Amino acid sequence: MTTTAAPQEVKYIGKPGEVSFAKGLEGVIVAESVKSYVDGIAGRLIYHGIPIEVLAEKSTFEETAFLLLYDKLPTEDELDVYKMRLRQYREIPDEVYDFISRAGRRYNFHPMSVLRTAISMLAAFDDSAEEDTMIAHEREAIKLTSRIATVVAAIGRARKGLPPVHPRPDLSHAANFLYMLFGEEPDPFYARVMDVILILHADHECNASTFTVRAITSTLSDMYSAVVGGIAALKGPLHGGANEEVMHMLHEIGEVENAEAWVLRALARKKKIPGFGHRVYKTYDPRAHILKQYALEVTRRAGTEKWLRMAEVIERVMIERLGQKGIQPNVDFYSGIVMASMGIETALFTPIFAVGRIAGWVAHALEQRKDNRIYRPRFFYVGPEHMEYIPIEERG
Ligand SMILES: CC(=O)SCCNC(=O)CCNC(=O)[C@H](O)C(C)(C)COP(=O)(O)OP(=O)(O)OC[C@H]1O[C@@H](n2cnc3c(N)ncnc32)[C@H](O)[C@@H]1OP(=O)(O)O
Ligand SMILES: O=C([O-])CC(=O)C(=O)O
Repeated sequence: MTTTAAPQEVKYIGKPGEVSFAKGLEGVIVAESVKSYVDGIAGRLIYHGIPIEVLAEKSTFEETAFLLLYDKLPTEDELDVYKMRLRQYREIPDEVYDFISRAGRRYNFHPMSVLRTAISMLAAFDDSAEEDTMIAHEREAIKLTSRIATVVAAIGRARKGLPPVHPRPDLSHAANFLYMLFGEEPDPFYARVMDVILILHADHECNASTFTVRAITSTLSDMYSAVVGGIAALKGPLHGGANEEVMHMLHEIGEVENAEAWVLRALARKKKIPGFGHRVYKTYDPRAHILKQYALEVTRRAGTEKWLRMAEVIERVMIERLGQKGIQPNVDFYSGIVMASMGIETALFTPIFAVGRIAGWVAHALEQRKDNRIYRPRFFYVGPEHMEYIPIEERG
């Protein structure tokens, strides 16, 4: 290929100083939001002003999702209505169950990809999916928050060759999810653990998947499209996919006594250790503290303390080596150990993250719509200013 070198002074379109350039959009503020705030130095996370520790101790997923959607804590009546709406939307069309049972069994088709397609299919069977009013967008937000749990549970069962278990209206969102996944009513302790997992994952200001949801919404596209985009972004191992990578790493390490040498070897090879590091937190992620506490109890009950011992060695070595640099455990480090100890297979960890994060996605989509401007940043063009077009038969 022949290129004509650009004169130095016109190399960049959008010159440094004229436009701001932040690789990976680091530190760039794209919108105002009242949903959540991360103080990455203090290691603090709030949802609309309420610390995550308080929500994890006192709230439920339903109440937290309401808080994110409506920017206030519900009264008892408001919460009852919201829960009633979630319950009313739990069931999904037979066509979607059929797709899940066929696609879910294909082990090389990741559950996040099955989820992405299933959510897209839900739109095709929803006559009001394209309705463009604020009331309709709010309804789709609640519908999707509810139905994603049914889809993920059905995927989990399909992977084991089992038929779906239909939702029960009398259970909480978290308990019903575990019921649909395992086919029996969960022990209240495990239902509460799942509730807390969903609360902890519900929102995290301008993370990659929520940014994607807001960027799609900023074009005035529909709620289903935005959520499908969010799922696609969450799937990656640098984002939500890291919880699965943590479990793969623990399996590869195998035994507690191998952990230290394994991490040191990986660091020497410049490998990034999953479950560590964060764009915003330069200290311990507050959600990892909470999940570690749950991991203590859940692994004790399940007899899976070995995972926790291994994780503790990895954490110690990572903090000794990279703690000063701000590389500390993030939300994905202990969540997998908790879920694995509850009998949940690794490939479902990221889909379960989505069952929680949807609360934030739909809340942000509505917030974006209320004060919208299309997301349209620039690239820093570093290509040639001019290149001659040579006919194909003359190219060497
Ligand atoms: C729910 C979530 O999405 S939480 C994040 C989940 N992702 C992971 O756990 C994957 C592992 N972590 C990472 O890849 C990163 O820390 C990210 C993607 C989370 C953040 O990325 P960025 O903010 O772009 O940080 P970046 O990748 O530039 O890292 C900065 C430095 O820390 C190092 N570093 C960051 N994370 C890690 C890690 N997990 N292990 C080892 N070193 C790390 C990088 O190598 C880099 O070092 P350098 O300055 O010597 O080049
Ligand atoms: O905020 C981020 O960049 C990643 C994320 O979603 C989270 O930590 O929950």
